[in-house]
Amino acid sequence: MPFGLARPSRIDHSLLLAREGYLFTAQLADEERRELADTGALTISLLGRQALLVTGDAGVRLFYDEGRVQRRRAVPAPIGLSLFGPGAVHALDDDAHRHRKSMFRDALTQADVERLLEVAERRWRSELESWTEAGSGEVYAAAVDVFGASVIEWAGIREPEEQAREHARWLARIVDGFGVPGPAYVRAAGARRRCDRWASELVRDERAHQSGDPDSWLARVAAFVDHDGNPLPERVAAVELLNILRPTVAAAWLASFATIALVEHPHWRNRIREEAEQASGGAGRIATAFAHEVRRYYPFVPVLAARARRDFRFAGHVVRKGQRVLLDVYGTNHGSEWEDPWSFEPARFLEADPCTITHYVPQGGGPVDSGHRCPGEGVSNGLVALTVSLLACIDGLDLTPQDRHFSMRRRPTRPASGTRVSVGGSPSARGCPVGSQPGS
Ligand code: HEM
Repeated sequence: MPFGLARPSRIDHSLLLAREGYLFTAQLADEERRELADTGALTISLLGRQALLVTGDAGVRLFYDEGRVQRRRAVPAPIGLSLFGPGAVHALDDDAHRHRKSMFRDALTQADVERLLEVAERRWRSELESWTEAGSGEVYAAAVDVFGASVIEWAGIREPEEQAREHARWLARIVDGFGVPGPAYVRAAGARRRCDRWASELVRDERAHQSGDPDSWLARVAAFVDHDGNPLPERVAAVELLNILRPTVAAAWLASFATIALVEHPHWRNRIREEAEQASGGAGRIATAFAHEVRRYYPFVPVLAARARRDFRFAGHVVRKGQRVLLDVYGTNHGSEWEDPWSFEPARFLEADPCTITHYVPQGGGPVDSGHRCPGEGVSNGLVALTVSLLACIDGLDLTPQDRHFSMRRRPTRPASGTRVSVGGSPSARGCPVGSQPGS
C-alpha cells in the first residue's frame, strides 16, 4: 500500500491486548494479521488513539531508532510505576538515559556477572541437597529464593537469610502481578510499597555510613551522580537499586520453563549433563544455547511501548509525533525470520552469536549501551544455564504428575503448578563440576 494510505482499524485493540496477552497478534482479524506479517507494521487503535504495532527485523530497527522514537510516558502509569518505579532508567531518553544506563553497565561487567552466578550456584547446590532428602522440590519457589537471596548478597546488602528470602518473595510478587488486573495487581502494588521502603532505608543507611564494599551495587547506586550533576534523590536511588534485584528474581519464571524443556527434551538434557560432567567450571556453550532458546521460545514479555518523537512514515503508515509505537516481542521471537520458529531447538544458538540476531528480542533489542536493551541478559541467561546444568546432573529427575499448562493470556505466565520435580537416585549434582559463566 502506498505511503499514507494504510487505514487504521476501526476496532479498539486495547481490550484485545488486555484480554489476549501473548496471543494478541494471533487474535487480530485475518486481514490485519496478514498486513502485519507482510509489511512488519499495522496501525491499530489503543484507548481510542492510533498506535503503530511493529514486528520482525524492520520493526526492531524502528523501535530502537532514537531519532524516531523515545520512551518518555510510553508505558502506561499503572504498569510502569508498579514494575519499574517512578524515575527509573526505563523511561529516560538521550543523554540522561545513557548516563544512568552506564551505572547498570558498570555494575554488570562479565566479572560481576560471574560473581553473582557463583553465589547462585552455591545456593542452588544447597537447595538441591534438601530436595534429595525430601525426594522432590518445586523449581519456581526455590528459584525465587535462590536467585533473590543471591542477588541481595551480591548487591552488598547484609541481612539474615530468612529476611533475604522474604524480600525475594516480595520482589517476585511485584513481577507476578504487574500486568494482571485484580487481586494479583493489588498484591504487587503492596509488595512494591514494601520494597520501596526497604530499598530507601538501605540507600539512606549506605549514604550515612558507607559501611560496605564501595564497588557493591548498593554502594554504586547510593553514590551515583546523575546527568544533572546531583546524587539520585533517595526515592529514585531506591527504585534503581530494585531494578537489578527484581528482574534477577524474574529469572525464576524462566527456570520453571527451562525445567520443563529439559525433561521434555532428553537428548538435550544428556548433552548438557555430559558437558557439565566434563567441564572444569562454567555453564558451557550447550547449556548457554539451551538457555537462549528457553528465552526465545517461552512467553515472558508480550509487547514493548515507545512513542514517536516526530512525524514519520514507516511501511506505508503515517506516524504522528506522540503516537505510541509497540514492538511485538513475542511475535518477533516466533516470526518468519526464524527457521521453524515453533520448534524448541537450542541448536540455533550453538553457532550464532545471539547479539547479532536482530529478531532475538526476549529482553529487548538494539545496542545495550546506547539503547534500552536489557543490561541483564548475561544474568538471566547465566542463571537459566546454571539451573539446567545442575538439574541435568540429577539422577532420576522427572516432573511429578502435574498440570504443566500455562496461560497464554496472563502476563507474566508460568506453569501454575510451580514446576514440581521428583528426585530419584543419588544426586550426581553434588559432583557435577558446573561453575559459572555469563550467558551472553
Ligand atoms: C526474566 C528476565 C528478564 C526479562 C524478561 C527482562 C526483560 C527486559 C526488557 C524487555 C527490557 C526493556 C527493553 C526495552 O525497553 O527496549 C528490560 C530492560 C531492563 N532490564 Fe531486564 N529483563 C530480565 C532480567 C533482567 C536482569 C537480570 C536485570 C539486571 C541484572 C535487568 C535489568 C534491566 C534494566 C536496568 C532495564 C532498563 C534498561 C534501559 O531502559 O536502558 N533485567 N528488561
